[in-house]
Amino acid sequence: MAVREICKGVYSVGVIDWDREVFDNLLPIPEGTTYNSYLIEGSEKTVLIDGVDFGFEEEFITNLARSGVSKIDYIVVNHSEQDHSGAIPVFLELFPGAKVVTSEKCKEFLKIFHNIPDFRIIVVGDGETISLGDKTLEFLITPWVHWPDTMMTYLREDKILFSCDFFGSHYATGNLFVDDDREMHYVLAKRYFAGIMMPFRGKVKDYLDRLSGYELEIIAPSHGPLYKDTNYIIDAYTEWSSDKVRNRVIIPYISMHGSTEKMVKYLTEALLSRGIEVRPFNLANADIGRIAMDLLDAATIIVASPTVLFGPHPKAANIAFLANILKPKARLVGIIGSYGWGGKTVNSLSAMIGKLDVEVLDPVYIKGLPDEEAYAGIEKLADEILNKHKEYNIL
Ligand SMILES: Cc1cc2nc3c(=O)[nH]c(=O)nc-3n(C[C@H](O)[C@H](O)[C@H](O)COP(=O)(O)O)c2cc1C
Repeated sequence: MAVREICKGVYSVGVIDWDREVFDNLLPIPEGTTYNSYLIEGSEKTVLIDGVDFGFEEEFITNLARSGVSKIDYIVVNHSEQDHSGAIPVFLELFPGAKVVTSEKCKEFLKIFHNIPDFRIIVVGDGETISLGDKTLEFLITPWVHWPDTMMTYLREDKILFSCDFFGSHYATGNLFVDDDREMHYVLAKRYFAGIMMPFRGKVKDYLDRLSGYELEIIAPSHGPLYKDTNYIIDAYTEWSSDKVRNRVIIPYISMHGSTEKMVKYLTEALLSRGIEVRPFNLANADIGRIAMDLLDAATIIVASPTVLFGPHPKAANIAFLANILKPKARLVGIIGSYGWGGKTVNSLSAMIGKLDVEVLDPVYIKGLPDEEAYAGIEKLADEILNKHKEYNIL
């Protein structure tokens, strides 16, 4: 990525990872990502905000060389995760006078991940500031979005918030700012929120409240493009972190020989005919990131699985486990599927989603191919979902 000026004395010096397809070996990122790093030149001190991932050291250092900077006093580390801190050891070697500025918790992690010695680290507390001469950095300690170490940095004079992963998106784009690609960006930012921030919705709300006390002209996250229209992403985060659910059912399903699939197809039709949005996801080849995104605001989740070796199909177990840790705001959960001779699929799946604060519907779990009685059971299930959605006032 070229060095680009954001405003006077503030530059983008990070890198674009056009080819990355999966993050954390867990969530697909269909549009790549960026690792954003920012250079701020004050009248007395020069600072770098965050670094880039392992493997991008050369591009990163080249950017710094191109920027013409000869001395960097501090590198602010908002979050120690390796996609931001991977290149920091190389940076510290090349800039021996630079000190890391970070939170107490982040310092702990920088030591265990990179063995950075104490004398290179300055710990800052919540609300503390550092003067760069004509510019001032204020630190906001904001843990748990999404690690215990996360913080944000506010550049007072230019009203720029370096929010790190908060407000991020996995979107490899040459545009420095979100531009006329907002529709595309919105989906990617929502996907990012669902996969990274959804389990911490309470903290997200707290920090949105806190940020409402700051004038924000630019938000500069650590992934994806920056925001000049800061309300756009703040409004989106406000909605995504709210308790509001949509009149929508998502049905992650898997079927080996077609019985469960027939039930899913029937349920899909039954719900559509009742005016309920439905999105079945065939787990054989489903994009887990896309499912996470839909989990964000669906009122109801129906997991559909046959019995395999006395329990749920592993692909269904995987999605139940994922939903349990991502903690979506769904209010209603159901289980449907087919078995041959016996097992504990319903019990096992129910236990896997035990952390979710939901009402659990009666399962429709049948032997073999669905028959008239099974379809009647699905009609009843669709009615129950309809009634609940009416109760929730979302129809
Ligand atoms: C590898 C395998 C293991 C199975 N294990 C069990 C089992 O432990 N208990 C059971 O009731 N049925 C078991 N079955 C039978 C299926 O659950 C049954 O055929 C079901 O109707 C399949 O649903 P589907 O057509 O949606 O795949 C197994 C089937 C397969 C292929």
